[in-house]
Amino acid sequence: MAPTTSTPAVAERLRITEIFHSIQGEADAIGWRTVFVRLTGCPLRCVWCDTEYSFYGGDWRAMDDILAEVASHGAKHVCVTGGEPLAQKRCLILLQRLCDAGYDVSLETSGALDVSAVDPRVRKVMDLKAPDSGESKRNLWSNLDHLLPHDQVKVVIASRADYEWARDVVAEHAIDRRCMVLFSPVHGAVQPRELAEWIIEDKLPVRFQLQLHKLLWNDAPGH
Ligand SMILES: C[S@@+](CC[C@H](N)C(=O)[O-])C[C@H]1O[C@@H](n2cnc3c(N)ncnc32)[C@H](O)[C@@H]1O
Ligand SMILES: Nc1nc2[nH]cc(C(=O)O)c2c(=O)[nH]1
Ligand code: SF4
Ligand SMILES: [Mg+2]
Repeated sequence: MAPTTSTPAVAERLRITEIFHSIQGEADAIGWRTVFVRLTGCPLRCVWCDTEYSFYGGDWRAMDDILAEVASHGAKHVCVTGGEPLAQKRCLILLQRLCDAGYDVSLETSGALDVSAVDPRVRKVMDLKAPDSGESKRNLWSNLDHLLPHDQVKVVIASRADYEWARDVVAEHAIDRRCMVLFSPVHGAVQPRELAEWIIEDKLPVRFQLQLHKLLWNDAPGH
């Protein structure tokens, strides 16, 4: 069937779980009003993932509609996340269009997929998965070569073993000299104060973060 004017060409569509307006709860833009565009689907299954609801479902949305809904919230910051946003190749087009529209754009990505084609205007917030995630074999180490000074590497820490792995990886790859490094406790698995004290004790060149949105709204989706 020939596409009618109402059905966007496939190249223009993305599978979206939710678009919501909230306070940025993570990384360098923490505290700013932000519009989140959560893409559906992820090839990984981190054992502690707090967004399993984004693995399936979602709606096919036209790029223009996504841009219009983002604009309706009147926020400067936009965070493209998921699920794993880069699992949809057309996410690269969305990122470019958001940058062209003048937004301050961040991308939350697992670091398991190649980030080299991401628009350099985007602030990449790239996870390195520690062993207790169950997905540390998926870390694509070549991605470290594509980090820009405004990017951030985040390690989510679920135990002392994860902390020691992260501490050693940051030192071995001198990641703190490439960009900002964030250590973030797995909500409910390790005491935030413990992680903070480990960082102080070892005088690490990393930035401690707590998921601010969970303090404000618990683990509710869409916040
Ligand atoms: C839901 S993921 C989506 C983006 C991408 N798939 C990734 O893993 O980076 C967004 C961020 O939330 C973090 N995250 C997921 N579950 C978490 C949890 N239970 N505690 C702390 N951070 C968590 C991820 O590590 C990632 O940094
Ligand atoms: N408020 C809020 N801030 C966030 N920063 C990164 C998020 C994510 O799920 O990627 C997120 C989220 O889910 N909510
Ligand atoms: S990569 Fe991100 S979305 Fe996928 S399972 Fe891990 S934390 Fe969840
Ligand atoms: Mg989240």
